[in-house]
Amino acid sequence: MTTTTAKDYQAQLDEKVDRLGTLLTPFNAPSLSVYPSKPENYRMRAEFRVWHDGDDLYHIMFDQGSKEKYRVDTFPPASETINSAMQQLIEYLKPNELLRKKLFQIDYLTGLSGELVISLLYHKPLDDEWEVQAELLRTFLATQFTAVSIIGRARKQKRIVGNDFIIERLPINGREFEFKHIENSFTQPNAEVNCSMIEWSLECSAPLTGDLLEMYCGAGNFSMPLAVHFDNVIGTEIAKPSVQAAQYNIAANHLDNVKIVRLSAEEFTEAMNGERTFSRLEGINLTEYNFTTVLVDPPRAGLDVDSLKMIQGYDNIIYISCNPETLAENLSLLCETHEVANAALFDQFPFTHHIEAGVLLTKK
Ligand SMILES: C[S@@+](CC[C@H](N)C(=O)[O-])C[C@H]1O[C@@H](n2cnc3c(N)ncnc32)[C@H](O)[C@@H]1O
Repeated sequence: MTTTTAKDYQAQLDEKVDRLGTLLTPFNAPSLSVYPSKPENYRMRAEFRVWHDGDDLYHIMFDQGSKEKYRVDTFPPASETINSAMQQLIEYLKPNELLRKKLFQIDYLTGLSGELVISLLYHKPLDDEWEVQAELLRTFLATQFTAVSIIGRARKQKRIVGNDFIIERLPINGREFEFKHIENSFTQPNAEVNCSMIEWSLECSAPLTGDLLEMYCGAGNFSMPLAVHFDNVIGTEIAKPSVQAAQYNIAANHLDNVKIVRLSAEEFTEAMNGERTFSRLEGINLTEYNFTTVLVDPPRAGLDVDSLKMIQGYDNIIYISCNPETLAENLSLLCETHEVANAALFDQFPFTHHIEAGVLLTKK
């Protein structure tokens, strides 16, 4: 890292610490624990449009202010694997008429494990000949990358050459956890900062006992590691592919005290309040659990009022947020019954306006 980059990185982090600190001041939050990122090569996924210019072909992005396109040959925020794959792929595609024709987007998904999925998006139907060429591309890339897969997407079509997922391996407090990350599903973009978030949640939950209830659990990013601190973990999530990946992750990590159910947060709240029953909860009697702690990691909109009221019933709330504004709104209600015992800033998105935050709330 150059000195300028290090200084720029620290300046943008300081601004975020000030901004989050100000938002949390009305809630008497203790001083923030801050988890920085690497300033470069931290993103495990990246998406680019493709520009065709005669025989030339390259990745492009759009300037958020001017909306003007600009050429991208390397993308410093993305992992080294993605940067290397970007170059190899473009050189391979340039002379390959079949693979490059009507190609308009390329998505990359990788992980600390080094596994790689490249999705090629087309404005044309994909036939068997495309698949033969994609298999050759995969063979070429396999000489340089670990476990490469190619996915072709077109209108109402998805052709998979290899897998539509990577297996990620995250070192959490010295233990390696395995996670299936499915192409086009939510996964935390910054793997190393994600490990910090999980370790911070583990630190918060170390003194806690009983069972953990989790909403917006994705593929079990928090559920699997946190299972060591609780008797049982019940996680809920709306997206079917994430729930399926979570079932794989439970088995892969040999956990027998975690269950993940496909329910929206709103449905789960109705189930917890005894207002509705769901066949998807068959075999799980929610009243038999000793839930002491709730972990929520909602999308940018935060939690709905009914879910907020429901989670106020529990002693401890671990709230992970990708939008400090909605976090602050939700805290206005939660702090009627709870106080902020711990607060953290995770720099998931360096050099952007975005802040990822965590708060531990305990009942007053
Ligand atoms: C910020 S992500 C967090 C996922 C997971 N905790 C992780 O760390 O990978 C939010 C998750 O909430 C899910 N989601 C969005 N709206 C939902 C809703 N109404 N009910 C339940 N889950 C929802 C998304 O599919 C996504 O997996």
